[in-house]
Amino acid sequence: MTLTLASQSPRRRELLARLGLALDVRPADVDEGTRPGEEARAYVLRVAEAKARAVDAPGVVLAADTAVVLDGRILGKPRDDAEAAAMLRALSGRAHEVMTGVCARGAGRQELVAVTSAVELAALSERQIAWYVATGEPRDKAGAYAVQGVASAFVTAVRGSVSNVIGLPLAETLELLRGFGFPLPWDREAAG
Ligand SMILES: Cc1cn([C@H]2C[C@H](O)[C@@H](COP(=O)(O)OP(=O)(O)OP(=O)(O)O)O2)c(=O)[nH]c1=O
Repeated sequence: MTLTLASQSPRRRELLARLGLALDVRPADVDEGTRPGEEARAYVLRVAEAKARAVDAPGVVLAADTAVVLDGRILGKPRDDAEAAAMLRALSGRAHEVMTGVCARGAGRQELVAVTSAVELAALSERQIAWYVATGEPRDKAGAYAVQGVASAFVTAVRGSVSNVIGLPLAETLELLRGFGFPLPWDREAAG
């Protein structure tokens, strides 16, 4: 059975490839706009499902969507540097949630899971924000920061799945894939 990752995110591919999972990658271009009154969990699950549906491939198609949630407000990827700075100002010195929806589709069925982690950022000065935005790192990241990047200098706490914050909650995703009959790396070892 083949696994296709419907994603243009190099992070998602790397998280899975590091575990030795063989996969094809096909970008899924979908509208990531929020709907009025839509809750974060419903949003990330809806967009993850739309991404998985957008790719037609045999076997199983896997897709995910990650959002930063501050006081119930959904922060996606910043449109430009000014919006990145505004997001970082809003997140400065606060705790927020990072939520990823994961969708696996194939063999006539579909499974969805949403995972939430809690992250705290230090209070950021305007100088720190300007410096961080100039690194370019915020550009393609939900909430305008990357915990796996130099933003680790500003992250004071992460509670819950770290891979979830980076874009794909691995433990939960592997559980989904196992349900579709994919042998996990350690199962293959055991089988010799
Ligand atoms: C909060 C946070 C987000 N991110 C990234 C993960 C996601 O790639 C991105 C959120 O955007 P997404 O829309 O979830 O994903 P994407 O557009 O990068 O890729 P695709 O839709 O093709 O799968 O933010 C980090 O890498 N580190 C972090 O700490």
